[in-house]
Amino acid sequence: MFVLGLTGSIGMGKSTTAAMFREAGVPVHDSDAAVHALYRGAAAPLVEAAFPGTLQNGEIDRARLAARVIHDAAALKRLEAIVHPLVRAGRAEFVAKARADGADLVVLDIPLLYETGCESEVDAVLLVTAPEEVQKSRIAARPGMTGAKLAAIIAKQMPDTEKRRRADIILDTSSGHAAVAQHVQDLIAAIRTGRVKSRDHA
Ligand SMILES: CC(C)(COP(=O)(O)OP(=O)(O)OC[C@H]1O[C@@H](n2cnc3c(N)ncnc32)[C@H](O)[C@@H]1O)[C@@H](O)C(=O)NCCC(=O)NCCS
Ligand SMILES: Nc1ncnc2c1ncn2[C@@H]1O[C@H](COP(=O)(O)OP(=O)(O)OP(=O)(O)O)[C@@H](O)[C@H]1O
Repeated sequence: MFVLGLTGSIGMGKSTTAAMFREAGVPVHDSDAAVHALYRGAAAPLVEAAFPGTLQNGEIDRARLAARVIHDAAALKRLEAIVHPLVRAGRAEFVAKARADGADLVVLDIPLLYETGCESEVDAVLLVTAPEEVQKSRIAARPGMTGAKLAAIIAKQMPDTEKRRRADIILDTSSGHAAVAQHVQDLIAAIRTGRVKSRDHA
């Protein structure tokens, strides 16, 4: 089974590209969605213990939590120490299940793939990217997003130029939905016919 990592900085088009793989029948694991689910379940009491007042009506309120961690590096580190191991375990379970089900290809959408050293979990990394102006205008359109919040998130992510240097496959999502969908189809075919090689995991 080929495990394709999908990553890219905020607003570069991970979720949109992941949806295209899903539509093609490829199982996709979404780490951001896994975090959000954990806040409605296993991680809720742990996060409330570390950040009292963030638990509201039985689940972690992400806006309240963001306000506590987004401009406080030490607090974000404490949150990541709670959340990342749980997300990683969930991903491993997802891969094991897909393997047992006989899947030939899965996609792991991991926003912080490089930042958290997850390269060894995947056979190849697909990086979605776009010019900075496109990235910024996409994110500015999101409700609740401010210039300060965006700058704080970008500062915590590895620069796109560095990700480009490391990635196995680069996909520019500013070329539009149809072109990206075609690239996704081509990539799936290339993986299935052995034309994309697994990186050495040394
Ligand atoms: C700070 C939180 C509460 C904000 O929630 P909110 O719903 O507003 O944002 P959302 O989760 O959709 O994330 C928005 C963007 O920021 C990125 N991002 C989230 N956490 C981080 C982080 N620790 N470092 C860098 N980028 C991050 C996401 O990948 C996404 O691109 C939330 O992002 C969070 O719990 N982050 C810590 C867990 C984490 O590291 N998640 C990243 C994927 S495992
Ligand atoms: N191929 C594409 N063509 C045109 N627009 C796109 C394309 N891919 C993404 N977009 C647009 O860019 C925006 C951000 O895309 P998306 O939500 O997929 O990014 P993301 O990388 O998952 O973001 P985040 O890191 O916040 O989760 C969306 O408004 C989406 O419609």
